[in-house]
Amino acid sequence: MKKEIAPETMVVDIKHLDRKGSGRAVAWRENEHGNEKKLRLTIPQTIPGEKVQVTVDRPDRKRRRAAAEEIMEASPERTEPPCPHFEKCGGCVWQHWTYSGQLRHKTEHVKKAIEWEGFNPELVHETVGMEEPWHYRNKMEFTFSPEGDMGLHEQGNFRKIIPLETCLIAGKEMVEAAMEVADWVKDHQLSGYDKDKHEGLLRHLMVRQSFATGEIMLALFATEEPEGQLKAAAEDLVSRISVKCPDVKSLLWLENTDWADRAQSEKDHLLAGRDFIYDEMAGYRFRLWFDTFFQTNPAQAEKLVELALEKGQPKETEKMIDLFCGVGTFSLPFASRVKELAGIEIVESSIESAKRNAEDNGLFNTRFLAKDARKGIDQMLEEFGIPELLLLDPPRSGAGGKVMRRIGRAKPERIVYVSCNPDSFATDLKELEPFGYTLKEVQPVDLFPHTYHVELVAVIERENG
Ligand SMILES: C[S@@+](CC[C@H](N)C(=O)[O-])C[C@H]1O[C@@H](n2cnc3c(N)ncnc32)[C@H](O)[C@@H]1O
Repeated sequence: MKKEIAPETMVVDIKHLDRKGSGRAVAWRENEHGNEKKLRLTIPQTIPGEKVQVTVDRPDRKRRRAAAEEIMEASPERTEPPCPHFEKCGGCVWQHWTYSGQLRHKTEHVKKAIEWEGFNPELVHETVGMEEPWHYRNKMEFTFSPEGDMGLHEQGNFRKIIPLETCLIAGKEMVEAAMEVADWVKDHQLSGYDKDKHEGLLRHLMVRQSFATGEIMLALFATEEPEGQLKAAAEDLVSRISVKCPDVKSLLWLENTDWADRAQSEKDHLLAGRDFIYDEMAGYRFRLWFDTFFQTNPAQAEKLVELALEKGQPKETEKMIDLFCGVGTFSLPFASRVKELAGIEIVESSIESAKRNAEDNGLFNTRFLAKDARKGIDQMLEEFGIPELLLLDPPRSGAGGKVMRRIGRAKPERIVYVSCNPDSFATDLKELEPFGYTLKEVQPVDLFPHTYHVELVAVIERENG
């Protein structure tokens, strides 16, 4: 019979963080043959430099995850997490860390990422943080448990839901509106969806709010249509929301019977209002549907747009391309400063929205192409010509070698790279080097306080004509 390995309690030093912001430590332990073996530990909610006590189950394995039972030596940057859900909730990972400590670490992360690819870390400025880093998110997605509780997932456990009581990063009115829906679910004894059995009614509640216009959207994802017995419940939701949350300008019931656990819709039912809300950023108006990508921290995103304008120096004689343009967050402010602008984006509804947003804002010097950037970039360069200025804001995975080399061959004078992942940014940057481009500066911006994410704006210029 195999020998059972007992859990072991040990004190370890947190050396650095993993990519998701958890502490990393190494312990050497003797195995049954008397040999020292390395055990790599991942310990959430710790800070480099701390000494912590953990109890590790199956310590004979090479890697284990463990919770800190006691902080034996605390970092001077440790602070009391203000949210009662913090220990368990997967929404924030760094509330135990002072905000200045988080910002310092984010700057270090960006420096290390570019240095790893051979670029000068001194080109990286200090991260631009928020004055008040709470209630900054304009979009949240809550999940229902099979019992009908609504909230965020427990950290590292996609099966467990922490019922929503408060959320310190979401907009306050969004939380109030979400709590109304949670109460309505309980009053009507509606079931939540069980992803293992693929049964139950309610899957997710997406709430989005414009901090500029005040408008709120509530989108309920359910496995059935709001008909038959559900019709009266849906009508009750409409009347409750209209009384308690007058800022809700869009109330949607979205059918999703798919096995995949994503907030997607097969059939949309508009319960009340419009199927979109209006938002504003940097003085421009945007229509947002439930599936439209829009920056989730509008205050900091506005700083990002201002930085991109300041660093990109658009001129009215110039042409410009906006790659990965979404609904036109950067396209619109740039379009009003250049002669012509072309945008590419893979999501068709975002491109439709970008076109309409340009029109709504009186901009008629734009064109938008709904295509994978890897395929669309050639077509765009052929039809539009070579721009003096190119801005790209790819997803976390980066733009990739093919797109970067195509940009390099096209030889735009200036490139503004907006990135939400310093590592893929650095890899992409490397691809431009053979084409004579030089990195001028990198400005990190904190769009996601209390999480490990960091955004940046970089300026890259062509040196040799
Ligand atoms: C970080 S977002 C930036 C969007 C926009 N610049 C903004 O600030 O709202 C990245 C965008 O790239 C789009 N995208 C992802 N993969 C793509 C691809 N292969 N080709 C073109 N667009 C893509 C996404 O749909 C998303 O809108």
